[in-house]
Amino acid sequence: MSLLELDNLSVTYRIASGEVPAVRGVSLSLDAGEALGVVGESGSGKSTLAMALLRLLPKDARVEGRVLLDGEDILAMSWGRLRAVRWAEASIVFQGAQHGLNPVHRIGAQIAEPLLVHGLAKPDQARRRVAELLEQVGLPAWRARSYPHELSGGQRQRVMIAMALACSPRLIIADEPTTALDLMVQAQVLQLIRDLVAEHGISLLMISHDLSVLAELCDRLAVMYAGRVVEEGPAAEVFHQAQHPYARALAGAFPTVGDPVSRLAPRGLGGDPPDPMQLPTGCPFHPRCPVALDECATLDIGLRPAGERRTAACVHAGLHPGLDSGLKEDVR
Ligand SMILES: Nc1ncnc2c1ncn2[C@@H]1O[C@H](COP(=O)(O)OP(=O)(O)OP(=O)(O)O)[C@@H](O)[C@H]1O
Repeated sequence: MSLLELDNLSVTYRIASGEVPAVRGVSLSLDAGEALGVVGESGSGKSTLAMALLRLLPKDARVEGRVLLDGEDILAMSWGRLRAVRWAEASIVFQGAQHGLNPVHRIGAQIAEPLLVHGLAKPDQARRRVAELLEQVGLPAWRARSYPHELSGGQRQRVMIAMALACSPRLIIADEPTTALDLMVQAQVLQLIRDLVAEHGISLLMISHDLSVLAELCDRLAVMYAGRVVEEGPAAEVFHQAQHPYARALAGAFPTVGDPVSRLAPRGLGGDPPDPMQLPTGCPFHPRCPVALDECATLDIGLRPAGERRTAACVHAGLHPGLDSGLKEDVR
């Protein structure tokens, strides 16, 4: 059985002018010890998805579907049970560590907090565990006495990772964990997360707008467009032989790692992602698609098998052996 299973997950924000369908019927699964990357342009619904998994969304978000962690539906559990699950079974590392750390408390106290709250350690055991965790994320134990402002951005992000690891969860969700950091530090922190989850057999759901980074770190990839998964499969295959033209364009989107340019439209793709309140008819990607057929304007094909453990939501997927080379010319 999968450790994490998203079953037809949808999230709709209610705003003054109507409803924003931010995530639309996403089904994904993640095995124990596996790393799944979720990639897409800004606004594709990645963060909403991540927050929905641990019920961290604001009240104006309506969440439908199921989020099964080891068979137990997170969306249906009591608040008491949810509090027990957060940190201890599943934890999240957010974009930009400044949101996750309290400026007035020392680092050590903050890392120890989930351990103490969940009754997993007594204060002296927690102190030892904090030292061990700091070492695991590449910081000296004396940093426990520092305040967040005394650390660099990369060091703060390492502290967030230590917090996420503290209770030895089975799942870590990392939402653009390195966005605010410079390139060198980004690569180090991402690799650190990957190494630590692999070493401890933790499952990882990592979110990024950068497909090439995820392809390096993850076993499987899911590509999101307009709130939906449009392609999913083994990381190397999705990166090198994407079947969906949007995934193909993302794979060619350089420069990569966190450069602001890569937050813009992927290279070769004209236009903007659709406004979720005014989605195009048919395939939501068809107005930007270089290989769209007439039928794509009316036919919303949805995900279909596109190989071994692969799916793609494109009329071309799995049909044309020449798709790979054809798209390369068209999209890149
Ligand atoms: N609190 C909110 N209220 C209304 N709409 C929201 C809210 N949060 C997000 N949205 C909308 O939901 C859609 C998905 O946003 P989300 O932040 O999940 O995308 P994302 O792929 O994570 O983008 P980014 O990479 O920029 O973080 C967007 O259209 C966004 O404007």
